[in-house]
Amino acid sequence: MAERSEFALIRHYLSHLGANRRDVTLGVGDDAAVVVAQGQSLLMALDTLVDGVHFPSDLSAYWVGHRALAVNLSDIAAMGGEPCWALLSLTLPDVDEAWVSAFADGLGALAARHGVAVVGGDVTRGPLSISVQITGRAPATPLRRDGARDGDRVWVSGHPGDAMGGLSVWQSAVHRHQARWRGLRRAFLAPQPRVALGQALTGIATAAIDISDGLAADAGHIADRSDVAIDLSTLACRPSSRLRQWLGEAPAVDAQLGGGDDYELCFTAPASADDAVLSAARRSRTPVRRIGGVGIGAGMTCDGHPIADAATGYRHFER
Ligand SMILES: Nc1ncnc2c1ncn2[C@@H]1O[C@H](COP(=O)(O)OP(=O)(O)O)[C@@H](O)[C@H]1O
Ligand SMILES: Cc1ncc(C[n+]2csc(CCOP(=O)(O)OP(=O)(O)O)c2C)c(N)n1
Ligand SMILES: [Mg+2]
Repeated sequence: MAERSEFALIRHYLSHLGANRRDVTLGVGDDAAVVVAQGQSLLMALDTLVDGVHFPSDLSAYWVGHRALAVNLSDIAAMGGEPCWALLSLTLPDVDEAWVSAFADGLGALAARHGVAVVGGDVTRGPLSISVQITGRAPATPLRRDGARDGDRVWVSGHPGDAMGGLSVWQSAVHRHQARWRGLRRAFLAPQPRVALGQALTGIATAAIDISDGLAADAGHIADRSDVAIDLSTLACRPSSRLRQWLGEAPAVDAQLGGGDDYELCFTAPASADDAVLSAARRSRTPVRRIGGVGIGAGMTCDGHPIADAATGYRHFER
């Protein structure tokens, strides 16, 4: 295994475990698996949060709870599905009732808003970490990472990079509570999974992914899985003005391409579907922008150049 990354571990050791079942429509490699149970297509995904890795240790328990479910809802959103049932595994260093109560409020409020029932889980003692497994209903044609085609346009929702900016606002004792940076702070604290947009894009988008590791890295997964090249345009995807004010012009571009934690959707659609995409965005009340194009070839570029090292995205084992 030449490359030392979570992706290499998954590819080499974890992607073909267990039985080969005919009712698995889509296994490892997308935002969620698609399985068929009694004629119904279901989506399954799981993501974990580790204290100090996925959230700062002083983040309030309410927002940790919100985040634990939001990152999973985002995977269902990226498949165009309807989230329904969740399992929650909670590993805690100690019994801290106030913490668990606030955590439950944050997770419960987001679950209620999205019509999700938490139907079970597990509680153990150890370093603070949270896993949520989510199951949802799949649309007739789930959005996958492997459907982008030469000539498609690349789109993104929201303002990638703002969440990374918000994390650095949170980590700055001087700026954390300043009203001026409230919008950035919220972009990190309170990610809003784009479930309605994902659903509205089914039958329109050719591929989709949610942005957890960084826009360029995650668009790169669409390129790899679809066997195409993707070029992003810096003119089309200028970072938000609040991010440019907080970080400065060039670091804001790096954060936008490589920051991560956005939980926005990056998706592709043919040029003939521009109006349909804009109408899906309006119906789901979600801002979207065209940020690039799909071509023949492989890999990611930005304005025709390789993506800068500073913007290649989050890797668990390479820092
Ligand atoms: N331990 C594992 N065993 C089997 N499959 C895994 C494991 N970890 C990740 N995967 C799968 O590998 C793919 C990539 O994972 P990841 O980068 O975590 O995706 P995501 O950003 O959608 O959470 C997903 O399809 C995921 O289900
Ligand atoms: C304290 C802290 N430091 C750094 C980050 C940035 N960060 C941590 S993990 C991550 C990537 C997303 O996590 P991952 O486990 O790769 O999620 P997945 O791709 O499986 O959805 C990012 C951007 C953070 N959220 N919190
Ligand atoms: Mg994951």
